Amino acid sequence: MNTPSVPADPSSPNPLPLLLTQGDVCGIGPEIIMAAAGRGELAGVVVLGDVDVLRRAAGCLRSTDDGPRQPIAVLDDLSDLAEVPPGALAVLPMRTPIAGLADLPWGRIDARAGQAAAACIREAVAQVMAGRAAGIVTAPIHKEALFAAGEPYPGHTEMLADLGGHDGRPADVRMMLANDELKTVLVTVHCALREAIERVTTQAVLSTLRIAHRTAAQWGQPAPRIGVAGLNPHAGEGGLFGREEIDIIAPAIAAAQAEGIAASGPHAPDTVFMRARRGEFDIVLAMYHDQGLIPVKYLGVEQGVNVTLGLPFVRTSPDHGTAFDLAGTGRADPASLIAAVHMARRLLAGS
Ligand SMILES: NC(=O)c1ccc[n+]([C@@H]2O[C@H](COP(=O)([O-])OP(=O)(O)OC[C@H]3O[C@@H](n4cnc5c(N)ncnc54)[C@H](O)[C@@H]3O)[C@@H](O)[C@H]2O)c1
Ligand SMILES: N[C@H](C(=O)O)[C@H](O)COP(=O)(O)O
Repeated sequence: MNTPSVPADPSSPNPLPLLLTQGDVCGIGPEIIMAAAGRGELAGVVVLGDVDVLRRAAGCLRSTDDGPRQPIAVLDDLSDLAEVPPGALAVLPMRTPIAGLADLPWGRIDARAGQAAAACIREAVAQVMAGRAAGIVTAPIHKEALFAAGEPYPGHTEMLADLGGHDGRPADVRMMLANDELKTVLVTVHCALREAIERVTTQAVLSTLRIAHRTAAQWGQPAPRIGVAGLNPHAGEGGLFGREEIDIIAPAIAAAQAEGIAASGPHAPDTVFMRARRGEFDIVLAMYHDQGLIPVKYLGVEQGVNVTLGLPFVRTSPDHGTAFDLAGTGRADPASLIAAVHMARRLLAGS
């Protein structure tokens, strides 16, 4: 280690650090990390990234409330965290540095940014799978930059499923978006809407119900009431607007109920989220990305957290993306990243 930083979070029951990947260096990831650190939210967290990128990001904040420059402690190894003094941000640099990252223009798709983002994710998974870290929080990546870097994954979720799998098979994971009022778990994630409809099968709905039911104990809901959305308007209106509810979704719900899962539906998608928000369901199962994510994000990008369910480790993320329109301005809100760190700690504590 060659500068001062933070000891493991003393309020955390888990002595291992949380790892925070820096995300796409052309986006807001680095500056919301520095803003969160400036608010004292990253004790016990080690950022995996590029020190010059983080210093550049700190520079963006000078004219904001998060402005006072955060000391950065550069670690040689995660075990150095114990020596880090309070108030500084611990950073584990990328094993293979990529030249010029801190000179890339803000707000642009760049293959080097995608390559760096992927390298940090891989390193984070390697550390957590080796038992050297408690869990992973990821700052936003740009999917086109990831693609430009030659990565075959449409997002973190699929990449983490692959890296966290075993016997050559990816882990069976699902995306959950959560805030204090709503939790939504998706049957299908990053694919075209036409393809998502094809992917809504009885097996996919049933597996999603099982994963949501099994993992909910981690956030203190051991027998969650799961409201299942239909696919079609008014959940098909008795077959008038499509038969997927009758032929595909209802049999999955019946099978889940037979296993003791408190699933109900299929419910009309346009009202199921309102009903959940009023307290009728703990989780809404949504059939495709926008059906499930729009209601959560509409309640405010600052409070949503993305959680990957079904991995052999904890992974959370802010619910927003790289916000290229804001990158480098210092005006991006770090609240969702901070919520993601809090959620990871809560999941690790098992409540
Ligand atoms: N966690 C992730 O890695 C993640 C999540 C969502 C989207 N993405 C990716 O990010 C890229 C850009 O996506 P997009 O433009 O659709 O969504 P976005 O979330 O980046 O931006 C949408 C809008 O929200 C605003 N916004 C986002 N975060 C904000 C913050 N912290 N504070 C204030 N305003 C904020 C932006 O300025 C923009 O107006 C895409 O490649 C997308 O796939 C990544
Ligand atoms: N679907 C997510 C969202 O819109 O919030 C986002 O694409 C992030 O996905 P990953 O966590 O898989 O990168």
